[in-house]
Amino acid sequence: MTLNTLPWALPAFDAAIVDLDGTLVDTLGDFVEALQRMLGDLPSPYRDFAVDRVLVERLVGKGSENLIKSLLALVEYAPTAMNSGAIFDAAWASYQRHYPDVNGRYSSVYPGALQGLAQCQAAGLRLACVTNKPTAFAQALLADKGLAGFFLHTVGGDAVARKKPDPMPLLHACSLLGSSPARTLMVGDSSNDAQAARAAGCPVLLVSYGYNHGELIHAVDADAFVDTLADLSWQG
Ligand SMILES: O=C(O)COP(=O)(O)O
Ligand SMILES: [Mg+2]
Repeated sequence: MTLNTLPWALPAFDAAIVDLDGTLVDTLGDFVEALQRMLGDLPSPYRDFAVDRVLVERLVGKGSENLIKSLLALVEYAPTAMNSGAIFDAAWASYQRHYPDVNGRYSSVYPGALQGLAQCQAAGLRLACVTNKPTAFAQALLADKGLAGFFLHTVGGDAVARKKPDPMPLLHACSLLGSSPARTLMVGDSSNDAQAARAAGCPVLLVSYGYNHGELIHAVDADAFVDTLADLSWQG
């Protein structure tokens, strides 16, 4: 998509809310590694299951708890000595232990993401990162990738009572940023982001390269799509 096909220019907004996984940083490698280490701490058949990027791309997006539960459900047909509640508790504790060591080591900032953020900042937009990733993991990742300085606030999946696609984290971010939803652009990569934005009343732009639960992103109800965040422009 070229600059001119965007329905607005950045000065149409006072603020922007930007998603993290699949929008700013390709984190599939971090998830694969953390989940594989987690499974390695569990009994058979969990420890024998191989995780890959394609699988994680399909499962990621609704927070860590959902990711772990969905993965465990894929192997739960096999008999195990532990019940599924105990397996989840062990998996959760293991994932929390491993993720900080993995965070940022197997992931990379998408081409154009830094430029897009810089253009938003230059246009005077106040920026918040709203992600379903736990806040501590999100802050550490943003810092590791040199992106933390762009954001006034980071609202993680554990920051408010409900996660995207609920509008609650977006409305919370709008209030932290002091901006009205109608003048706050949501930038994301999945139907979670778009549904949350619609429900909050924020215009929504989706990137075409992220993770959308294994489904086509262009089928999602959004105001615009871009192939790179560098397409975000000060001029219309
Ligand atoms: O951790 C997740 O489930 C996805 O996080 P996101 O909201 O940054 O895409
Ligand atoms: Mg995302």
